[in-house]
Amino acid sequence: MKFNIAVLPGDGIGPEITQQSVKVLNAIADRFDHEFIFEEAAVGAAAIDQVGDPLPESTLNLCKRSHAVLFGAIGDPKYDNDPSAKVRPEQGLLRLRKELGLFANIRPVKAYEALIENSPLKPEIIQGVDMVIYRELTGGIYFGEKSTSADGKSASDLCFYTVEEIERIAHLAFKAAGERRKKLTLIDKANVLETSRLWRKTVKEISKSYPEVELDFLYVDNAAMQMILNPGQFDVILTENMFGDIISDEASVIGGSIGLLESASVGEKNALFEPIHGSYPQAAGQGIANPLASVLSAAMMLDYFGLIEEAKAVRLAVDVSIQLNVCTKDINRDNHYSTERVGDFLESVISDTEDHMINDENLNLGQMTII
Ligand SMILES: NC(=O)c1ccc[n+]([C@@H]2O[C@H](COP(=O)([O-])OP(=O)(O)OC[C@H]3O[C@@H](n4cnc5c(N)ncnc54)[C@H](O)[C@@H]3O)[C@@H](O)[C@H]2O)c1
Ligand SMILES: CC(C)[C@H](C(=O)O)[C@@H](O)C(=O)O
Ligand SMILES: [Mg+2]
Repeated sequence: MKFNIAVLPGDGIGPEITQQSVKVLNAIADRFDHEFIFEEAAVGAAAIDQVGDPLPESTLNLCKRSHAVLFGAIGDPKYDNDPSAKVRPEQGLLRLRKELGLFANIRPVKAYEALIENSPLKPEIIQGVDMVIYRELTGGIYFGEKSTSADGKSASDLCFYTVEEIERIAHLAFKAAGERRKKLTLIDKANVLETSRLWRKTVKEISKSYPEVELDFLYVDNAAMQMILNPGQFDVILTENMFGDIISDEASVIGGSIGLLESASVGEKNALFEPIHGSYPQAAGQGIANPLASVLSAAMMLDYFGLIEEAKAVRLAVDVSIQLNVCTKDINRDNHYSTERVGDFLESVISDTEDHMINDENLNLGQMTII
């Protein structure tokens, strides 16, 4: 089959990790006889440097006419350290999500058996953890009205949600829960926030259509604690934009590195696949960034295309690299491999039929339900 993929490498480690995913996707295309046509475009600080806009029209148009977008990361310290900057790399990503209507960001989190000792959390706490976070991505405080007073002494960000915005992602999360362990936890702050009360009311109503799914609620402050105390209790988490951003970075500690956490951002017409981490500017160009979050995001893209066997082949290669410790230094502290060597290894596993002596029992090749 033939697919057009827009590649937006972005800033910092974005280009080097994305390059490994393209390598892996090319290996998949060769092995399974597909045609993936990659077209690259600038976004973030790189695009500001080139044309003064973090999301140039040409980049947006490319994304709109492609079957999917492979996104690296954006962000640069020169903007992070300048609160008064009017144009910022992050605006490129936020506008892209909004323009493409990517209302649901799906972030799976699991503890890899072979990495169980890597997490700062105790093995008995993280063993078997397997959850997926459904983060609302185009609403809430990120997109509400913003203002700063003329004297610069006060500022405001409005948190705004409509029932429709809550319903459409809630349906996706309930459906996913129905295909998993049938438990959905809504994380909110309904003891304080009106928007959270609207989430609770709406989600309770929707739950009547999914009687097989057990619904529970957690306040976000308690949820942050439960994520560390007892993450095994979570199956599907549903939450609003900002809580989802924060909770998922916290959850990445379970897997041992944020460099392992993939995501899919989906809407009615478009889909974008991105690691949950940022541009990790300290590591840019050093070959130490973990490419697996990006590669696993590419596997989610293959699931989205309906290429289930192909997605499994990518996940198998990732599992092999983890089991054999062909990993970057965030998870292999003694004898680490460079970003590029990990990509080369994945490519060789996919292209090869060679037996890599892995323990099949530990492989988790489950298909991700994207939409
Ligand atoms: N989706 C995105 O593009 C995205 C997401 C988060 C942050 N950002 C931007 O990235 C910049 C840096 O932000 P930050 O430092 O808060 O977050 P970050 O995710 O870039 O890095 C935080 C830490 O996570 C670890 N890390 C991140 N990616 C890794 C990888 N692939 N391999 C190994 N370790 C990895 C590193 O220890 C790093 O110090 C900022 O400009 C921020 O706005 C962008
Ligand atoms: C860079 C930033 C706008 C972004 C977000 O907050 O959504 C990032 O943290 C993420 O998780 O993708
Ligand atoms: Mg984030």
